[in-house]
Parts: sequence; C-alpha cells; structure tokens
Amino acid sequence: MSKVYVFDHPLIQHKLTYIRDKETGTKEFRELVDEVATLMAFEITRELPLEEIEVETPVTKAKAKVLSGKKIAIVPILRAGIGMVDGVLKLIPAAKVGHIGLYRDPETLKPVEYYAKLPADVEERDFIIVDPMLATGGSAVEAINSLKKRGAKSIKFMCLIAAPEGVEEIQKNHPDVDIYIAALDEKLNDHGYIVPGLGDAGDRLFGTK
Ligand SMILES: O=P(O)(O)OC[C@H]1O[C@H](OP(=O)(O)OP(=O)(O)O)[C@H](O)[C@@H]1O
Ligand SMILES: O=c1cc[nH]c(=O)[nH]1
Ligand SMILES: [Mg+2]
Repeated sequence: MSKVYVFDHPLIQHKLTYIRDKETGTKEFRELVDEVATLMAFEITRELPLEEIEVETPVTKAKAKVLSGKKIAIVPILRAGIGMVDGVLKLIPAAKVGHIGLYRDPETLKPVEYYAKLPADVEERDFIIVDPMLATGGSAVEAINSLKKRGAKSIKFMCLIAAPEGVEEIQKNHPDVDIYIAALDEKLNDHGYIVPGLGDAGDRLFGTK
C-alpha cells in the first residue's frame, strides 16, 4: 500500500496559506509554488543513499559522505506541474526532466494525454512526478500508467494539495507509489475542485483565467 507523507513543516504551511489566498497574484503565486517545491524536495530526498569518500580539509584528511550517484528524474504533469520543476532542481540540479502532458476533460473529469517525453534510461531512474493538485486522482494515475508503460520501476508522486479521493485512487491503482503532499484537504466539490484547495493551479500559475 502506498505510504502517504504530509510535509507539514511550518514554512511549508505558511507559504501554502498565501498560495491558497485568492488575492495572491500570478507572480507571487509562482514564486511561492517554487519555494514550496524546494522545501518539499529537501524532505523527499531525506533517504538518498550516501557513500564515504576521503576529503582533505585544511586541518587533516577525513572520511566524509557524498551522494552515491542516484539517478533521479522529475516529471511534471503539464501544465501546472511545470511550476514545481525549478524548485526541485535547485536541490537536485543533476536530475533529468521528463514531461507528461495531460488535461482533465471538464465534462467527464477524465485525463487526456497529449504529450510524453522521458529520459532514455527509464528503467534505471527514480522518478518523482510533480503536480500541485491531486484531485480525483485521474491525472496522477494516468501519469503513473504512462511512466510504467515506458518501463519505469521506481515512482514517487509529489503534490502541494491532495483530496482524500485522489490519495485513495493512487493507493488503489498503484500501491507501490508513495505520495508526498504539503496538505491533505477536506474533499472535492461537484466540479472536481479541491475544497478548500487553491482553485485552478494551471490558470493561477500562468495567468490564463
Ligand atoms: O486529480 P485530477 O482530478 O485528475 O485533477 C488534477 C489535475 O488537474 C489539474 O490539471 P488541469 O487538467 O487543470 O490541466 P492544466 O495543468 O493544464 O491546467 C492539476 O494540475 C492536475 O493535473
Ligand atoms: O482543485 C483543483 C482540482 C483540479 N485541478 C486544479 O487545478 N485544482
Ligand atoms: Mg488547470
């Protein structure tokens, strides 16, 4: 069963409150999403494997630890996931970036894939899918299907705000995929929007409303 981690660090909660605020404009919204993505990347990389090397300090030789070359790929779900990529890359600058384009049909709420491009060595990479919103879970499940179909073996899903329905949908369809969120909200409304949520993440990021 997928594990669910809620990153409720005070800085994340504080920034998320201003992300939610409908008075927050596009520029500030984008900056805050970027900052929260960096903070979440700090938490999600907690378990990265280390190895020991020798380093010479001005004082003496010493054994010290460095990351042991884990191959990571970040995959934003277009469009809104793009808003989280740079924030994660600040901490994992050598990560590759794949893209999956999905939009949610406003009538059926079902995801429609329109683009997919992943790094070549899919089977060896640890993937982190990023998307600000996990609502019905349809987009996340489809993005994970898409990665697995192309050979991905290790996948994490990271989002800002999740609805319980979306978490359950991933757990049901992809129990091997752990979920990392900044806030678990109350529910979905009749239009599939997260309540209280933040509105339409893509529109707020790109100013398309
Ligand atoms: O869990 P779900 O019910 O599938 O909804 C979540 C999806 O909805 C939003 O994308 P949207 O379809 O609005 O596309 P956009 O990013 O291009 O705005 C969001 O960024 C997720 O990808
Ligand atoms: O609340 C929601 C649900 C889906 N997509 C969004 O951007 N917001
Ligand atoms: Mg949208």
